[in-house]
Amino acid sequence: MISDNINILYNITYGNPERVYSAIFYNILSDLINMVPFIFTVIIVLTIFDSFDGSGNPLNKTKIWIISICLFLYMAIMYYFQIVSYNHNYFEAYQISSIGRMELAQHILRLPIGTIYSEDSGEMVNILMNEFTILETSITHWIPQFCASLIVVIITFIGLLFIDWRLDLITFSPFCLSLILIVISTNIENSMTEKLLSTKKEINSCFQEYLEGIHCIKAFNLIGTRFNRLEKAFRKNVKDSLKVEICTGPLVAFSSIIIKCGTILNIVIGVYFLDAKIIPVSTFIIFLIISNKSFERLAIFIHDIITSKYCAVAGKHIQKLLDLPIMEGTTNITYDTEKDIIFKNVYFKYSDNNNNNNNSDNNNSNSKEDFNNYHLKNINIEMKQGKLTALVGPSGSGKSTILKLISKFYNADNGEITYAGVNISKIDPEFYMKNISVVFQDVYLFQDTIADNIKFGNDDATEEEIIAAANKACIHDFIMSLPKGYDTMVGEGGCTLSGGEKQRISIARAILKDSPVVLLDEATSSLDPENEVEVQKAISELIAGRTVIVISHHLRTIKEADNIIVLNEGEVVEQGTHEQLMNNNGLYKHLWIIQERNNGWSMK
Ligand SMILES: Nc1ncnc2c1ncn2[C@@H]1O[C@H](COP(=O)(O)OP(=O)(O)OP(=O)(O)O)[C@@H](O)[C@H]1O
Repeated sequence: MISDNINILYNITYGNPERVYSAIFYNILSDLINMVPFIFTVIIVLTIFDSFDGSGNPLNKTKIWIISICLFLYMAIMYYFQIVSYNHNYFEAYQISSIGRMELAQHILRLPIGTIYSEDSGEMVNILMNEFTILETSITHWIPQFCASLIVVIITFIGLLFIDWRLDLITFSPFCLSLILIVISTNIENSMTEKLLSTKKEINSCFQEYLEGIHCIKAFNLIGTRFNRLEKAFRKNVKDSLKVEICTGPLVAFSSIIIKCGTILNIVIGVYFLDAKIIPVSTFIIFLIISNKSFERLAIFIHDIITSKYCAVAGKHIQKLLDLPIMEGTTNITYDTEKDIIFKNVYFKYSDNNNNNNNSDNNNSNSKEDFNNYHLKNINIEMKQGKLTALVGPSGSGKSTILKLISKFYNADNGEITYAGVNISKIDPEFYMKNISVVFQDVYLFQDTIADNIKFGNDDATEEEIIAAANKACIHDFIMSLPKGYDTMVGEGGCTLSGGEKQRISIARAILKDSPVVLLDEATSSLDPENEVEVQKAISELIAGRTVIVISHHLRTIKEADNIIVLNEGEVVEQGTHEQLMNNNGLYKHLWIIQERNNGWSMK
């Protein structure tokens, strides 16, 4: 039970229990001080009894006055401690929660893309938002309250033992029975809590999908179908929540009532003891007042045990996400002067274990047959510094996968990829990515100003540098035509701009980053001819003097490349210049002829 609770505390604070120690301390202090009026009450009652018990003693009014003044002073002290404990609770909770959220967001950023894809994004949002909120509540209310109740009850129990151990044991005996009921109830609840939280996760996923896919849902008139899924998830949530309440509610209520039976036992046995002259009246009164107060704490304690399980599950989910291995590497790197990118016997397969760290050490550990279903097989290529390398091939041949490996989104399963002579799996991802700019086909712009979206490539850039980059990317005039110019807000996902405009902003971003390597993933493929010309101009500015690796389905755009690598079914089938490949009569020439024919051009 104790190790269980330590685990719960560990989970709730996601591995940092020390962060709530001060909140717990102040709560215990505040609760102990809370007991003072009851002790004063006991003293007053005993003083009154002293003069009205027929002994003829006069009422000690001075004592009552002193106690009353002490009570006034006590109020001030109590107020101070309550404020301090309140501040600690909330300060700690919001601190822990915001530090935790940031730690988790940073952790997610350092996870391999493969791990992120294999995790449910709805679950991640649920953890970051809902489960952190559960923990906030648990840190502000549950943990300090639970610990304070426990300590107060233990101190009361021990204190009363010294007054009369028999009456003490009898008074607190129902608590043992109630504890057994609570253990049963928490065990029932354990499995249900997991189920309930997974239903909440399902709601999140459905809702996220519903909002993100709203265009598609409307276009294909799927409103009813998709809404039904959402509605079903909501109904399941209601059902599961009720199930938890129905199964555990009566047990919890029953155990609270059993605890209160302690008062009845206290009265019945106390009166019997009084009658038998086993205890004096003062002992009976002390038990009545003090034990009643501790039953209130016990009821809270019982309720908190139930809540703890719910919080612990949320904490476990957060911990599980934090335990996912991140991509690591060193920044202590000495690059060669020749900054080529070289693939040596690289094999790669998309799978759940793409989150392996530095897994290029296990070279050639698999048998040849195992490699048949790999998405990249035995890739041996060189992308020379300052040269333009093009990747071409049919759809699904592995072009984008090569760019993803160069970007360290994944590590190779076998073989090695080197940049300037260093195995990239050994380099710290952030440090390495300073060398790489990527322009994707689908540009993502953040809900921020245009200037900040461009500045994303270099946080320290000045206004002049931003404008210079936008000029080179052929987007400056367009930005200046907007009412707020560079301060214009871009809608979420950049939806207020056209594809070509977004693409040029992303190119300005890459120009500002000024990295030696540029990766272009079909940057112009979704654009109309007019926009394509503009974007091509911007790309020419971006790639000048850099190592460029480009994927393009339009072969005429890469005709002048220094090296064209042709892929098919995850393998390099040929490479060379356009002329060499045309003379080869291989796949490249085949693809070229098809494109020429489709464009309505004639072969010379
Ligand atoms: N995240 C992923 N998980 C599993 N398989 C994937 C993933 N991404 C790509 N693949 C598979 O890997 C293979 C190579 O895909 P890749 O995207 O590299 O091809 P491509 O040549 O860039 O294709 P296209 O020209 O159509 O973009 C394909 O069979 C594809 O289905």
